[in-house]
Amino acid sequence: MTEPQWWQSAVVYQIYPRSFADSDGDGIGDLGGILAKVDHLARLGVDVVWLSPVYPSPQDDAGYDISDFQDIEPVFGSLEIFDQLLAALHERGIKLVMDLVVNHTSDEHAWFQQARRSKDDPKRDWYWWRPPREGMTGGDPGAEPTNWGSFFSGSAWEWDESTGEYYLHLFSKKQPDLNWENREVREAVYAMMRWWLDRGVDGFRMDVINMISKAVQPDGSLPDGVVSHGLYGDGTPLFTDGPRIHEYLAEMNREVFAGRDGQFLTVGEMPGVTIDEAIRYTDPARAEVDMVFQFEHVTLDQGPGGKWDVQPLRLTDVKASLGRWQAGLAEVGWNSLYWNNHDQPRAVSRYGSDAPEHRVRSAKCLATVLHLHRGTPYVYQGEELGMTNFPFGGIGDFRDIESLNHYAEATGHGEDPEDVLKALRYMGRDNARTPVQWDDSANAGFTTGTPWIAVNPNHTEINASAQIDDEDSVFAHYRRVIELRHTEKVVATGDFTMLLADHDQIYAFVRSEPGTALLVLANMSNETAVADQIPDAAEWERAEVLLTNAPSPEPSQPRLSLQPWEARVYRRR
Ligand SMILES: O=C(CO)[C@@H](O)[C@H](O)[C@H](O)CO[C@H]1O[C@H](CO)[C@@H](O)[C@H](O)[C@H]1O
Repeated sequence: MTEPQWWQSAVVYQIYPRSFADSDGDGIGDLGGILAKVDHLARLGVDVVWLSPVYPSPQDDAGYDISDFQDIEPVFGSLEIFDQLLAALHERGIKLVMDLVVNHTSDEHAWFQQARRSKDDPKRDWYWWRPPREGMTGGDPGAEPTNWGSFFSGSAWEWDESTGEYYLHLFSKKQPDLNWENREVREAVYAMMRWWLDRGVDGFRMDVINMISKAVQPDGSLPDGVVSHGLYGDGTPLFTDGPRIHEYLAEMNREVFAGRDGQFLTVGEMPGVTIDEAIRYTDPARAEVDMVFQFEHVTLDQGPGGKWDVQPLRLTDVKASLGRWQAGLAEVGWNSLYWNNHDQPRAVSRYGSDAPEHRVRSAKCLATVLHLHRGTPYVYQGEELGMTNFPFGGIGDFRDIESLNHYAEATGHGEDPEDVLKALRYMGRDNARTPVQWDDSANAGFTTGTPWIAVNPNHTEINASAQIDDEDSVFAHYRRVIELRHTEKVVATGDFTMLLADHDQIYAFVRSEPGTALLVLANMSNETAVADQIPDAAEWERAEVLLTNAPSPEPSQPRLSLQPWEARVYRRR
């Protein structure tokens, strides 16, 4: 990689506004709530906040369905409060990255309202409209222009009776896809992005940005997908990393960032992206995006049946996947590092252990392992407190459109509701969306009202106020690993070498640069383990311990023995 970039030694904190902190007692988090907690972020030591959507939205998909890109949803506040928050973060040296959701808009966005008025409307071609399948009647099952399924169950096409055509929506039917083939659409998006940069924001997290280029055929048609399982064809190969995607991202970078002063960060959320494609996206010489969110390690516990076909997670698979991406982007490109976000189950419940005897140490272990990899780490709100998945009961406990639609479709096709609920309880996105646990009071200090989704009952034990001044807390450990990236250049840019790849308990690797080497040893299991098979074990045994989450081993024990979920970082100069 060329010149070291500021974001190589930065740590990003993701805020999901609905669930962070509520300042007006309506039970929904808001910008005022974030403003009141900026010192929590400063104390943690993060460098950037990624703010999930706060724009006007009917909230069909919790804000990822935007009806106005250049304003703030009243439930979350106003542009005035937004400016106060931006100023408060900048005063503390923290940058703010907005969520850019431009693969689709809300169907209540003025653009779509216009487009659906008539086939001749100048905005019609801003979206994907197609007639029913040859010889079929619109609205009839199977008449959809392609057999693609939506990510939120059902077809990816919605029949519009008034104009006699279908429109495409890869997500909910209230999220029609924008047609990026149309230059007017692209220019409107670039103007909107410049508007936010002029307001002082520091970059964008780009929602499903590798889906904006569809494989449209010369005759304007879109091909069917292969039907392997389920009710619909798999359209993903026909809109993931599509034919013009690199052209669009290079154009966006030129039109929005080129020649603009400032230190910005852009990260593309890219389901299904490969290492080869990620290198093309993040190669600085190509000026597309700085880094991508890849999904390989968050699909390892998903069987051939997809997301809800939950399978056991094996450490060797996790290491193989993350190791591949470390090696793949070692020379060119850059990784984003994350265990969880607003779409994934809580890290400690999925990759660690949320059993009472292991939760705290495994939360710290996960932090050490992830933050010592080469890439930019992302902390999801509450992860720094060791928050866990929620003990969901029936479908009534869920709020997320993806889970609700899946439950309706699966049980509607005869699946046992209890089986469907079992998968939702483990993999459902609502696990990440329960309110942040600030203290042990009734609603965990999140709101004085009734929370839009229930607070995890374990907030009486797991909360910020119990941890903020406790040097042994998960919070304090996150502060230390974040500080390490700021103080140790080898953590930011050192080479990565995986060790013990086949060991099913220990995650071990070395970070090195001329003059310094770090060894990370982590026992990611509920049983003790000994890491004496590592190269130069004797030298490492005598090395300085830079960071640990457990008391040193008893003299009687092998020096490289590790308690369950114990993680150590050694340094050799
Ligand atoms: O949640 C997922 C799987 O359960 C992901 O596949 C998710 O659908 C995908 O990562 C895209 O997510 C993004 O776009 C969606 C549509 O905008 C929105 O619902 C997600 O919250 C957002 O992160």
